[in-house]
Amino acid sequence: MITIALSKGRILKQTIPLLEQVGIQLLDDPFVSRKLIFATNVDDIQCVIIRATDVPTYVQFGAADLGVVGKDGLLEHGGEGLAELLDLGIAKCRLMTAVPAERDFNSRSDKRIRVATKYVKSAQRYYQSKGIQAEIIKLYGAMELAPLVGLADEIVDLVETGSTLKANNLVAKDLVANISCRLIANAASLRVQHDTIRTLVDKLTPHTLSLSNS
Ligand SMILES: Nc1ncnc2c1ncn2[C@@H]1O[C@H](COP(=O)(O)OP(=O)(O)OP(=O)(O)O)[C@@H](O)[C@H]1O
Ligand SMILES: O=P(O)(O)OC[C@H]1O[C@H](OP(=O)(O)OP(=O)(O)O)[C@H](O)[C@@H]1O
Repeated sequence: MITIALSKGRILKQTIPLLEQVGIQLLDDPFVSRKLIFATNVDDIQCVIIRATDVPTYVQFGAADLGVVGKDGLLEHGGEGLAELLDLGIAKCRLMTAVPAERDFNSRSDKRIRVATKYVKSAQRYYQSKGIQAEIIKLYGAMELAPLVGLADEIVDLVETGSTLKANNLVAKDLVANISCRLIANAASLRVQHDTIRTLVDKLTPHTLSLSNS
Protein backbone atom coordinates (compact mmCIF):
# COMPACT_ATOMS: atom_id res chain seq x y z
CA MET A 1 0.00 0.00 0.00
CA ILE A 2 1.21 3.50 -0.93
CA THR A 3 -0.02 6.41 1.18
CA ILE A 4 -0.06 9.87 -0.40
CA ALA A 5 -0.32 12.91 1.91
CA LEU A 6 -2.29 15.69 0.23
CA SER A 7 -2.32 19.32 1.38
CA LYS A 8 -5.84 20.52 2.11
CA GLY A 9 -6.99 24.01 1.12
CA ARG A 10 -6.23 25.59 -2.21
CA ILE A 11 -3.66 22.95 -3.28
CA LEU A 12 -6.23 20.14 -2.91
CA LYS A 13 -8.58 21.79 -5.42
CA GLN A 14 -5.85 21.51 -8.06
CA THR A 15 -4.43 18.14 -6.92
CA ILE A 16 -7.66 16.15 -7.24
CA PRO A 17 -8.03 16.82 -11.01
CA LEU A 18 -4.34 15.99 -11.53
CA LEU A 19 -4.74 12.63 -9.74
CA GLU A 20 -7.89 11.94 -11.76
CA GLN A 21 -5.96 12.55 -14.99
CA VAL A 22 -3.67 9.63 -14.06
CA GLY A 23 -6.60 7.41 -13.06
CA ILE A 24 -6.60 7.90 -9.27
CA GLN A 25 -10.00 8.77 -7.80
CA LEU A 26 -10.85 9.25 -4.13
CA LEU A 27 -13.86 7.11 -3.19
CA ASP A 28 -15.32 9.85 -0.94
CA ASP A 29 -15.61 13.56 -1.76
CA PRO A 30 -12.77 15.23 0.24
CA PHE A 31 -14.59 18.59 0.11
CA VAL A 32 -17.62 17.12 1.89
CA SER A 33 -16.34 14.22 4.01
CA ARG A 34 -14.82 14.74 7.49
CA LYS A 35 -12.61 11.67 6.94
CA LEU A 36 -8.83 12.04 7.07
CA ILE A 37 -7.95 8.79 5.29
CA PHE A 38 -9.41 8.27 1.82
CA ALA A 39 -9.44 4.99 -0.09
CA THR A 40 -9.05 5.31 -3.85
CA ASN A 41 -10.20 3.28 -6.87
CA VAL A 42 -6.62 1.94 -7.05
CA ASP A 43 -6.33 -0.94 -4.56
CA ASP A 44 -2.81 -0.16 -3.34
CA ILE A 45 -3.10 3.66 -3.12
CA GLN A 46 -4.73 5.62 -0.28
CA CYS A 47 -4.60 9.34 0.51
CA VAL A 48 -4.48 11.27 3.77
CA ILE A 49 -5.57 14.91 3.70
CA ILE A 50 -3.81 17.20 6.17
CA ARG A 51 -2.57 20.78 6.62
CA ALA A 52 0.02 21.81 4.05
CA THR A 53 2.58 22.57 6.78
CA ASP A 54 2.26 19.02 8.14
CA VAL A 55 2.77 17.18 4.83
CA PRO A 56 6.63 17.16 4.88
CA THR A 57 6.59 15.87 8.48
CA TYR A 58 4.27 12.93 7.66
CA VAL A 59 6.47 12.02 4.69
CA GLN A 60 9.77 12.50 6.56
CA PHE A 61 8.73 9.99 9.23
CA GLY A 62 7.27 7.51 6.73
CA ALA A 63 3.66 7.94 7.89
CA ALA A 64 3.08 8.74 4.21
CA ASP A 65 5.22 7.48 1.33
CA LEU A 66 4.50 10.43 -0.96
CA GLY A 67 3.31 13.98 -0.41
CA VAL A 68 1.97 16.94 -2.36
CA VAL A 69 3.14 20.23 -0.90
CA GLY A 70 4.13 23.77 -1.88
CA LYS A 71 7.82 24.58 -2.28
CA ASP A 72 7.29 27.21 0.44
CA GLY A 73 6.37 24.47 2.94
CA LEU A 74 9.30 22.37 1.79
CA LEU A 75 11.78 25.23 2.27
CA GLU A 76 10.49 25.81 5.80
CA HIS A 77 10.69 22.11 6.67
CA GLY A 78 14.26 21.83 5.40
CA GLY A 79 13.81 18.62 3.41
CA GLU A 80 15.44 16.16 5.85
CA GLY A 81 14.61 12.54 4.90
CA LEU A 82 12.72 13.68 1.80
CA ALA A 83 13.29 13.48 -1.93
CA GLU A 84 11.70 16.03 -4.27
CA LEU A 85 10.47 14.03 -7.27
CA LEU A 86 8.42 16.34 -9.45
CA ASP A 87 7.38 19.96 -9.96
CA LEU A 88 3.62 19.52 -10.32
CA GLY A 89 3.26 23.02 -11.76
CA ILE A 90 0.14 23.81 -9.73
CA ALA A 91 -0.44 26.51 -7.05
CA LYS A 92 2.18 28.70 -8.67
CA CYS A 93 3.07 31.95 -6.94
CA ARG A 94 6.11 33.88 -5.68
CA LEU A 95 7.52 34.34 -2.20
CA MET A 96 8.29 38.07 -2.03
CA THR A 97 9.23 40.88 0.26
CA ALA A 98 6.63 43.65 0.35
CA VAL A 99 6.52 47.13 1.87
CA PRO A 100 3.99 49.95 2.33
CA ALA A 101 3.43 51.67 -1.04
CA GLU A 102 4.42 55.12 0.22
CA ARG A 103 7.55 54.03 2.12
CA ASP A 104 10.79 55.75 1.24
CA PHE A 105 12.88 52.70 0.30
CA ASN A 106 16.19 54.31 1.28
CA SER A 107 15.19 55.83 4.60
CA ARG A 108 15.81 52.71 6.73
CA SER A 109 18.68 51.14 4.84
CA ASP A 110 21.17 51.68 7.70
CA LYS A 111 18.85 50.21 10.34
CA ARG A 112 17.98 46.71 11.47
CA ILE A 113 14.59 46.14 9.87
CA ARG A 114 11.67 44.20 11.33
CA VAL A 115 10.10 41.62 9.05
CA ALA A 116 6.81 39.81 9.72
CA THR A 117 6.37 36.41 8.06
CA LYS A 118 5.14 32.86 8.31
CA TYR A 119 8.28 31.86 6.36
CA VAL A 120 10.96 32.34 9.00
CA LYS A 121 13.67 30.11 7.50
CA SER A 122 13.28 31.42 3.96
CA ALA A 123 13.26 35.01 5.21
CA GLN A 124 16.35 34.49 7.41
CA ARG A 125 18.23 32.92 4.50
CA TYR A 126 17.17 35.70 2.13
CA TYR A 127 18.15 38.67 4.33
CA GLN A 128 21.42 36.99 5.32
CA SER A 129 22.30 36.47 1.64
CA LYS A 130 21.69 40.18 1.02
CA GLY A 131 23.70 41.24 4.09
CA ILE A 132 20.62 42.94 5.55
CA GLN A 133 20.15 42.87 9.32
CA ALA A 134 16.60 41.73 9.91
CA GLU A 135 14.63 40.84 13.02
CA ILE A 136 12.12 38.20 11.94
CA ILE A 137 8.72 38.17 13.65
CA LYS A 138 6.82 34.89 13.19
CA LEU A 139 3.14 35.24 12.29
CA TYR A 140 0.65 32.55 11.25
CA GLY A 141 -1.46 34.59 8.80
CA ALA A 142 -2.59 38.07 7.66
CA MET A 143 1.04 39.19 7.31
CA GLU A 144 -0.17 42.19 5.29
CA LEU A 145 -1.51 43.79 8.46
CA ALA A 146 1.87 43.98 10.21
CA PRO A 147 3.36 47.02 8.37
CA LEU A 148 0.02 48.85 8.54
CA VAL A 149 -0.08 48.82 12.34
CA GLY A 150 3.64 49.29 13.02
CA LEU A 151 4.47 45.69 13.89
CA ALA A 152 7.00 45.39 11.06
CA ASP A 153 8.73 47.41 8.35
CA GLU A 154 8.14 44.80 5.70
CA ILE A 155 6.75 41.32 5.17
CA VAL A 156 7.72 38.14 3.34
CA ASP A 157 4.63 36.46 1.90
CA LEU A 158 3.21 34.68 -1.11
CA VAL A 159 2.07 36.80 -4.03
CA GLU A 160 0.00 35.49 -6.91
CA THR A 161 -2.19 38.17 -8.50
CA GLY A 162 -0.98 40.93 -6.18
CA SER A 163 -4.54 41.83 -5.22
CA THR A 164 -4.05 41.15 -1.48
CA LEU A 165 -1.03 43.51 -1.39
CA LYS A 166 -2.91 46.15 -3.40
CA ALA A 167 -5.97 45.98 -1.14
CA ASN A 168 -3.69 46.75 1.81
CA ASN A 169 -1.68 49.48 0.13
CA LEU A 170 1.50 47.42 -0.05
CA VAL A 171 3.85 46.83 -2.99
CA ALA A 172 5.97 43.79 -3.79
CA LYS A 173 9.71 44.50 -3.64
CA ASP A 174 12.11 41.56 -4.11
CA LEU A 175 11.73 37.92 -5.12
CA VAL A 176 12.70 35.44 -2.40
CA ALA A 177 11.71 32.24 -4.28
CA ASN A 178 9.49 30.99 -7.08
CA ILE A 179 6.90 28.65 -5.59
CA SER A 180 4.90 25.74 -7.02
CA CYS A 181 3.61 22.46 -5.74
CA ARG A 182 6.01 19.49 -5.51
CA LEU A 183 5.64 15.73 -5.29
CA ILE A 184 7.88 14.53 -2.46
CA ALA A 185 8.80 11.04 -1.26
CA ASN A 186 10.05 9.45 1.92
CA ALA A 187 13.68 8.49 1.22
CA ALA A 188 13.23 4.88 2.46
CA SER A 189 9.90 4.41 0.61
CA LEU A 190 11.64 5.51 -2.55
CA ARG A 191 13.98 2.52 -2.25
CA VAL A 192 11.46 -0.06 -1.00
CA GLN A 193 8.52 0.97 -3.23
CA HIS A 194 10.68 2.09 -6.12
CA ASP A 195 8.73 0.48 -8.99
CA THR A 196 5.27 1.64 -7.83
CA ILE A 197 6.51 5.20 -7.21
CA ARG A 198 8.37 5.29 -10.54
CA THR A 199 5.20 4.20 -12.40
CA LEU A 200 3.18 6.97 -10.74
CA VAL A 201 5.85 9.61 -11.47
CA ASP A 202 6.02 8.50 -15.13
CA LYS A 203 2.22 8.80 -15.42
CA LEU A 204 2.17 12.25 -13.79
CA THR A 205 5.12 13.73 -15.70
CA PRO A 206 3.38 14.50 -19.05
CA HIS A 207 0.50 16.18 -17.18
CA THR A 208 2.81 18.36 -15.10
CA LEU A 209 5.28 19.46 -17.78
CA SER A 210 2.83 21.80 -19.49
CA LEU A 211 1.68 23.15 -16.11
CA SER A 212 5.28 23.80 -15.02
CA ASN A 213 6.04 25.75 -18.20
CA SER A 214 2.83 27.79 -18.26
N1 LIG B 1 -2.14 33.01 -3.61
C1 LIG B 1 -1.62 31.83 -3.86
N2 LIG B 1 -1.44 31.43 -5.11
C2 LIG B 1 -0.93 30.22 -5.39
N3 LIG B 1 -0.56 29.33 -4.44
C3 LIG B 1 -0.74 29.68 -3.19
C4 LIG B 1 -1.27 30.94 -2.83
N4 LIG B 1 -1.37 30.99 -1.50
C5 LIG B 1 -0.91 29.81 -1.04
N5 LIG B 1 -0.51 29.03 -2.06
C6 LIG B 1 0.07 27.67 -1.97
O1 LIG B 1 -0.89 26.87 -1.30
C7 LIG B 1 -0.34 26.36 -0.09
C8 LIG B 1 -1.40 26.25 0.96
O2 LIG B 1 -2.02 27.48 1.12
P1 LIG B 1 -3.39 27.59 1.93
O3 LIG B 1 -3.70 29.04 1.99
O4 LIG B 1 -4.40 26.63 1.40
O5 LIG B 1 -3.01 27.01 3.33
P2 LIG B 1 -2.44 27.74 4.59
O6 LIG B 1 -3.62 28.11 5.42
O7 LIG B 1 -1.49 28.82 4.19
O8 LIG B 1 -1.60 26.53 5.18
P3 LIG B 1 -1.66 25.88 6.61
O9 LIG B 1 -3.07 25.40 6.78
O10 LIG B 1 -0.70 24.76 6.54
O11 LIG B 1 -1.25 26.99 7.55
C9 LIG B 1 0.81 27.29 0.24
O12 LIG B 1 1.76 26.64 1.03
C10 LIG B 1 1.33 27.65 -1.15
O13 LIG B 1 2.23 26.65 -1.62
O1 LIG C 1 -1.46 37.83 -4.70
P1 LIG C 1 -2.77 37.23 -4.32
O2 LIG C 1 -3.46 36.59 -5.48
O3 LIG C 1 -3.67 38.20 -3.62
O4 LIG C 1 -2.48 36.01 -3.32
C1 LIG C 1 -1.70 36.21 -2.18
C2 LIG C 1 -2.42 35.78 -0.94
O5 LIG C 1 -2.71 34.37 -1.02
C3 LIG C 1 -2.29 33.77 0.21
O6 LIG C 1 -3.28 33.88 1.16
P2 LIG C 1 -4.53 32.90 1.23
O7 LIG C 1 -5.59 33.36 0.29
O8 LIG C 1 -4.09 31.49 1.05
O9 LIG C 1 -5.01 33.15 2.69
P3 LIG C 1 -4.26 32.75 4.06
O10 LIG C 1 -2.80 33.08 3.93
O11 LIG C 1 -4.96 33.60 5.06
O12 LIG C 1 -4.50 31.26 4.23
C4 LIG C 1 -1.10 34.61 0.63
O13 LIG C 1 -0.83 34.46 2.02
C5 LIG C 1 -1.51 36.02 0.26
O14 LIG C 1 -2.20 36.66 1.29
